Amino acid sequence: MTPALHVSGVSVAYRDVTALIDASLTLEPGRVCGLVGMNGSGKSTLFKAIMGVVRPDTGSISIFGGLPSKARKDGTVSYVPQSESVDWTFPVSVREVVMMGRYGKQNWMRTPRAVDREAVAAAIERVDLTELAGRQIGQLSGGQRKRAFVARAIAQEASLLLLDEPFAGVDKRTEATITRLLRELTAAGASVLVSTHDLHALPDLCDEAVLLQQRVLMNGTPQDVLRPENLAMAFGVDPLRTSEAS
Ligand SMILES: Nc1ncnc2c1ncn2[C@@H]1O[C@H](COP(=O)(O)OP(=O)(O)OP(=O)(O)O)[C@@H](O)[C@H]1O
Repeated sequence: MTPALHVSGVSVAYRDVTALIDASLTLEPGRVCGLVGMNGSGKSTLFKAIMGVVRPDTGSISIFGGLPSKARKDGTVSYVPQSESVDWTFPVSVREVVMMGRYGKQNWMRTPRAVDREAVAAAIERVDLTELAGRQIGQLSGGQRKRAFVARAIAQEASLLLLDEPFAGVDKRTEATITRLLRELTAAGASVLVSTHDLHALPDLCDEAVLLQQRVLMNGTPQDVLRPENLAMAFGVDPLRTSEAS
């Protein structure tokens, strides 16, 4: 089977900062993979390398066996960036943000067709934002903004979803909604790479997980990754114990 995503030996440096060293991972179709690591361990850099925002110094990346640039252009891959990297003053409504997910399916004039409008309305409904669809994106709460971007990925009908910390700053209900939606999308065949700091949620969220610290330290089941010795390898301490103790 052709993997949804294949990252092979990718290294990225920003001038004098080394962000990724020889990182490799393979994601099979229909799977959710959790990306876990400390602040600055290279998670966002990996997403950016896959999305062509940063150029790897070494290595290669393929999406369903093809070039990432093609997958980006035809909408095969969808990216939900970290909130901090989005310009929330941009004068677009929730509906328009979600419609952006349809660009790859439209003609060069980007004229929405009935099928696009229906897909957008259905995606907004699935994340429970119908009443806020006409609101400027910056006038939403943090959790609502995340849901709007997940709706964009749903409207796009992407086969590979990349989500950079979709649970940061969201309440338990939104977290459960996003987790359920990701599960529904993978049950329908999509593949998901999702970074998170919420280690407790890993077993419910994903089928496999990757521990990153510039390098891929390990790639296994969520239970493997959550073993104290493996967490200590990535975090220096066992963060589950630390948070339980506090
Ligand atoms: N544009 C940039 N210029 C220089 N260094 C950068 C840049 N972006 C990231 N870095 C550095 O690269 C390393 C990896 O950063 P990255 O954002 O990929 O980490 P992360 O795992 O996503 O962190 P977090 O959990 O805090 O979001 C860090 O040392 C960071 O300071």
